[in-house]
Amino acid sequence: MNRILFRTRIKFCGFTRPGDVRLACELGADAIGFVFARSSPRRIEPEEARAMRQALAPLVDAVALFMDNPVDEVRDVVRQIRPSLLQFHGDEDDAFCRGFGVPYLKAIPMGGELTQQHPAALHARYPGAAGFLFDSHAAGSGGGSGRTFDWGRIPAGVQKPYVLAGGLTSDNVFDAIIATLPWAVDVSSGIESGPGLKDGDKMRRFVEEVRRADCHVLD
Ligand SMILES: O=C(O)c1ccccc1NCC(=O)[C@H](O)[C@H](O)COP(=O)(O)O
Repeated sequence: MNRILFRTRIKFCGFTRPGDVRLACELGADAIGFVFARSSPRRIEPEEARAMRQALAPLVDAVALFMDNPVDEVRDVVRQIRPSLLQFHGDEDDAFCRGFGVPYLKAIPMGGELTQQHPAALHARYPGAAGFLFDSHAAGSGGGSGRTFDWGRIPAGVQKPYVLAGGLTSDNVFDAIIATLPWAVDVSSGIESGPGLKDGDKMRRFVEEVRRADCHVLD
């Protein structure tokens, strides 16, 4: 979805401490991600997520992340956390993703071999998706690796909002936004001092660089 830049939304992902959630909201995050993928070092239990959900400021979205979790687990998180958006990183199909009555983002793996995605095929496979998240992991692997992918591989002509993820930091997010004009950017490792431990200075610098890109006049 090409557009003129106006305000790139910011999702900070993989929180494990309520204090970090509060700070992220104050610094200007639009959405906070909680990881329930079983393979993740940032995985939290629904009970922990509830405490962090309560730390969210008004008008900041809670996003719940999954990767091939059983249906009952997703249902339990939806019931306990009331996220405004779900994000699926695994092999889930459209029927599964929209079966919880909450809008969803489908993560599209852009690493590994089978990465050339045609927009028409994406829309046909996930007609119910609110948008797509292009991430650097390969199919079958988890995100949150801190690795980038070749942004030139994002398919042209995607008709839904898309989120750029994978290896973003305050050093590269300006260029990433100018190159891809995403609806939003998503970052985990690039704002951390260790897995799940967010760093206030890194979050602040990241937000500043996104705003700088939004003020940049496109050629
Ligand atoms: O963050 C994880 O540990 C994770 C594990 C399994 C599936 C998805 C996961 N994270 C997804 C995200 O949205 C990350 O923010 C995204 O992959 C970017 O991560 P990073 O490259 O560390 O900025």
